[in-house]
Amino acid sequence: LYKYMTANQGVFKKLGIDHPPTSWFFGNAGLAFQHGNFDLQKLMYKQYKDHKVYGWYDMRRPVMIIKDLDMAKDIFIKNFNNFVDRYQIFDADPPFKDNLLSLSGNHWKHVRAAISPVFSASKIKKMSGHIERNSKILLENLRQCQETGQEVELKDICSNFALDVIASTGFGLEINTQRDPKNKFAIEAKKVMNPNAAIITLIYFFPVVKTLLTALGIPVLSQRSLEYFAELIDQVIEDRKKEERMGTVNDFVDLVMRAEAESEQPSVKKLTRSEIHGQALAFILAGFETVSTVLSFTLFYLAMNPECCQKAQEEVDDNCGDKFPDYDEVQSLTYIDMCINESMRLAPPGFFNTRICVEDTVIHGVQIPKDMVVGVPVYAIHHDPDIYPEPEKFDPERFNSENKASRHPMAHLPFGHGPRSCIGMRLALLELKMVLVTILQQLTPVPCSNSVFPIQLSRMHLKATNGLWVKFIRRR
Ligand code: HEM
Repeated sequence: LYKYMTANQGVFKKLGIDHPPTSWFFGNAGLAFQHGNFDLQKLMYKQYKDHKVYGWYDMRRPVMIIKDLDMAKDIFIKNFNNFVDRYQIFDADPPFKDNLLSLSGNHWKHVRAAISPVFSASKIKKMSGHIERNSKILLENLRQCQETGQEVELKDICSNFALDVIASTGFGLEINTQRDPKNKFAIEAKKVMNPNAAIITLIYFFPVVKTLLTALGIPVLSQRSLEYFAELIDQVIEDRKKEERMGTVNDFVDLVMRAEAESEQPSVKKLTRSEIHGQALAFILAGFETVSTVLSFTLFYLAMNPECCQKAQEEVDDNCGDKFPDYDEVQSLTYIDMCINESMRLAPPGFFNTRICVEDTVIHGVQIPKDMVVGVPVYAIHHDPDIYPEPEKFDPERFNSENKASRHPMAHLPFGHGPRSCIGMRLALLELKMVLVTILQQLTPVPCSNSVFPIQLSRMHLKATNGLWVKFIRRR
């Protein structure tokens, strides 16, 4: 066991790269248990302040942490072809196998190119109706809480909203989690999002466990839930074919149906059924918790910073009045955009971003060997006082055009960067702005007896240990 766990220790010494002292079993991972993910990132970032990179042993796996923003830019953009893949703790099982989050190399390139058109501005514009309907349900629920004076924990309520939007923009399904939180889609999605922690921990310590489980035919994610979604998407496709509704619903299924029928439309690249299943699940996994986290944190920060909330409401009144904003009006909401960016700076759902080096590469004089995992400490960069003075303060002005232009482009990475950045960014921002407008037109979030501010983050996950509690006051 000792030999197995320490086999890679020494890699950084050979490369002349500093790293924290290791233990033979945990490598450096023990520090994560000691400090928690977020404090640890900040601690290491400070400790290696003058270094471009430092080494980290994630158990037995060496990870090169990239601190230098110019280096990070070259990895994510200029030298992208040598860093196409993302690091996964384990490979996905069918029917989730061919998903964009974990695909590598040319297979990733093919699927990304086939899927990208679904997120074009013109396609997303057509999804506004789905967002409007679900935003209005959220507002109705919040108004009920306001009328009874009930305090609201934002995470659950935002999570139900985000799931309803993914189900409708992705699959044209009205699952209505906001009114019926126990519907089958929501239950299965939450099961996939929260896999068996004991098995994940075991795989993290011993990646070989995954190989063993695969050989024994034991899946890591809930197989029944994955199959439920695969069958559901097959059913949606069959129903649309029967009803000849292809191309009319303006969702992901519409596009993939066209991509599946390549012979009819040679301009669109063909996707296999397994790739369609993979993307459907990737959208649920990548587009549901992320949006709900950003929405809940933004509303909470606005509640705790009344002068920012007032400014946001003035912008909403000036640009949208009382009506639901259309796609173009949303693009003119610069202050709301600044608030969302500042919220994602303080609490980025993707707080650590990785790539795998697929060919020996030298960047800014640093040698990066093939197969090395490189990681960018997004949370620590977002909290660096040299980049963002008073980093814990919520200050949307950091994202006005002048301040933004004066910063390094890699200093703010909520959606990653380069050809493999978040494919759902446009949809996410549209959704967030539309729902924020809907709420702020009628209600003002304010602190309440349960609010805990500054936020205490959980040690391992980006969530508030004491919840994000607010109350709503009626504006009109
Ligand atoms: C505020 C909400 C969101 C945030 C903060 C977010 C953040 C991210 C980040 C940090 C990445 C990794 C990028 C990189 O490696 O450079 C990513 C990838 C991805 N996101 Fe998002 N995301 C959000 C919403 C969405 C939505 C709504 C969808 C889909 C409907 C989505 C689908 C994806 C997919 C499929 C990938 C993998 C892309 C690839 O590997 O080619 N995301 N996202």
